[in-house]
Amino acid sequence: MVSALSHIREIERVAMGRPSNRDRPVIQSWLRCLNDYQLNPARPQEAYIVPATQLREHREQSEELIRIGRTGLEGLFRQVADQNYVLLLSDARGVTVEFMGDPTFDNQLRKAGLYLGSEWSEDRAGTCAVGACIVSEKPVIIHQDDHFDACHIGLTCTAAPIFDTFGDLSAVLDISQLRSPTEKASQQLALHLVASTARRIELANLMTRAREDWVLRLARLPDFLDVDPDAAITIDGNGMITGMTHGGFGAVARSMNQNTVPTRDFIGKPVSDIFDIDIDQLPALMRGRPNGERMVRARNGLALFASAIAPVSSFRTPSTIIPARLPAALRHLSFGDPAMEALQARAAKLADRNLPILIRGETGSGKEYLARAIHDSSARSGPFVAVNCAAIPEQLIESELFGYAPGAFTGAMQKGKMGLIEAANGGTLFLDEIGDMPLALQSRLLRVLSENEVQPVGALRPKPVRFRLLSASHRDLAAMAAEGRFREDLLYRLNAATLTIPPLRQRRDFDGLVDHLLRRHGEEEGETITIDLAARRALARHDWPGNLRELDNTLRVAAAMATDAAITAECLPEHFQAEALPGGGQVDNEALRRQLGECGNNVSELARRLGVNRSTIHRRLKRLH
Ligand SMILES: Nc1ncnc2c1ncn2[C@@H]1O[C@H](COP(=O)(O)OP(=O)(O)OP(=O)(O)O)[C@@H](O)[C@H]1O
Repeated sequence: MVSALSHIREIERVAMGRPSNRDRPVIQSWLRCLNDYQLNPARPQEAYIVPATQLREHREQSEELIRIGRTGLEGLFRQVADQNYVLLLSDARGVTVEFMGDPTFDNQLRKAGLYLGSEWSEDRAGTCAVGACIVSEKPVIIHQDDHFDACHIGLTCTAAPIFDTFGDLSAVLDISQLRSPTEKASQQLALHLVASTARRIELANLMTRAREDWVLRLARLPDFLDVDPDAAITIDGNGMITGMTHGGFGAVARSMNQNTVPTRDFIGKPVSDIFDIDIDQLPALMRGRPNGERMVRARNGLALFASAIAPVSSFRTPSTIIPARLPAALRHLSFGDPAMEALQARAAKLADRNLPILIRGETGSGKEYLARAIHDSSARSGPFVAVNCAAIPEQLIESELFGYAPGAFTGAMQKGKMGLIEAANGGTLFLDEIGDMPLALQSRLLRVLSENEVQPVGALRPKPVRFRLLSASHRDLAAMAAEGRFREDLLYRLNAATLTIPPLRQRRDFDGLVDHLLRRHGEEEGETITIDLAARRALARHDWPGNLRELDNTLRVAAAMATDAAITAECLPEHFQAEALPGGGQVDNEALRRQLGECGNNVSELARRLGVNRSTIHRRLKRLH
């Protein structure tokens, strides 16, 4: 790495107009730092973290995008976490509103500004990937001493812009490393990953906002048209353009022989002004026809492969049911179930308090999902750390939770290890299945809660910690306490408030949940998944012992089995077919015979009516005879 002094000298040479080998975007940004923002390279400044109240405002404004983009962000982070990258999502003002990183390096990351709340606008931080991306609105790599400020010359950062459906910059996605031993060119793959994730988030955002409109996806090659199109445009029932992805504006600009990307000008224009189609021709561009046959031609002759998705008008938007006052993270937990709505309202009131909450509910009912939503709705800048006490072997829970000092025991890491309690400092610790925590550790946890200090195994001194505790259990902790298997005093500490999630079979918003989960899968896959009435009926008849997790998995499998993303009863697992027969799994001979007669002995018709596979009917009939 170059010294700070030689770095400053290089910037001074550039300021005097001397030639430089740096990339053009870097030189342009350095000149902006010197001339426009009057930054002094000889006065380095550490990264700036905005105060918690300000961070909360920034996060609230980005909440919707974070929710829509979460799957994409987590997918990207999973791909790069092994190489010690962290992921930052900043808003259009450069404030980091979402962060993913390895908590082991928390202190270093926070100091380097790779953290929630850090501000990376160019006028404050000097040349940096987020700042340069905000100004240029283009993907960019700022590698080591490309940074203007000598404080940041160890970092390597790669960022891509995310635009809203009107073409305005709404966020910047960045992945960064504290140190990179390699050349700048090695970050090209990072650039590709970040840019394609940004494109997918834009598409998911467009699809979410365009529930009443047609979506037209466009690509120069047919191969990725349905999963990763170059461009997407939304069109209302009158054939007017209502929104586009950034690629959409590019495609429209090219088809009008323009170089710059005009944005809002195109909103409200008839699609037929730009392409040789109008609203009536969109159904012919839906999936189910060979890709080669689905093309549109721009008015300048440019041909593009096209795929249209019909409006999903039957979907009930949550905001019509749940008051908009709820923080966005809590708004999408239910879709018209009175018990859940009451729970959401209580959770919203509790979100910002420092009270511990015990979340109760059957397995898979959404306890962790709720805990994360509470964390996301709070002003906490620290991370959300979830620990499943039942999943960690008993002998490891102590060191995982409390961490250990260097050389604490044989086999321990030399440097020691930060525990998960400390990792949650400033944020939320979610202890799932807390009923599985051994009694001895319950006592230690109690001490942490009363003294706000954690003592790693083998450490001489405790460390101060502040976190919000959320916990969950599907067990009856009060009964366990009565039997002496759970500390009563800890139980009092945990449940200043209790939130109980109803099991899925008792919820009255089953259809809304199905739509919501399908929409989520659709956004991940970049398509609209539909489900017919017979399949819905078959699902509604099931008891769902595995609750939302079981429903979510069932829908994922059904979507994978579906042709053209349209789920029918045949796409559901076998046991749903049996349950769908009259009398449940029991063959009610008379009912089956009667219904077959009503269908004119047509097995296909009966199968359709009952929402089961034809083979299921044949099997039952065979037994009957
Ligand atoms: N309100 C919701 N909307 C959409 N998906 C949800 C919701 N609640 C839960 N899920 C999904 O259901 C699955 C199970 O949720 P979660 O892990 O939160 O359940 P849990 O009660 O904590 O489970 P366990 O008892 O096994 O720890 C996850 O895939 C989650 O994404």
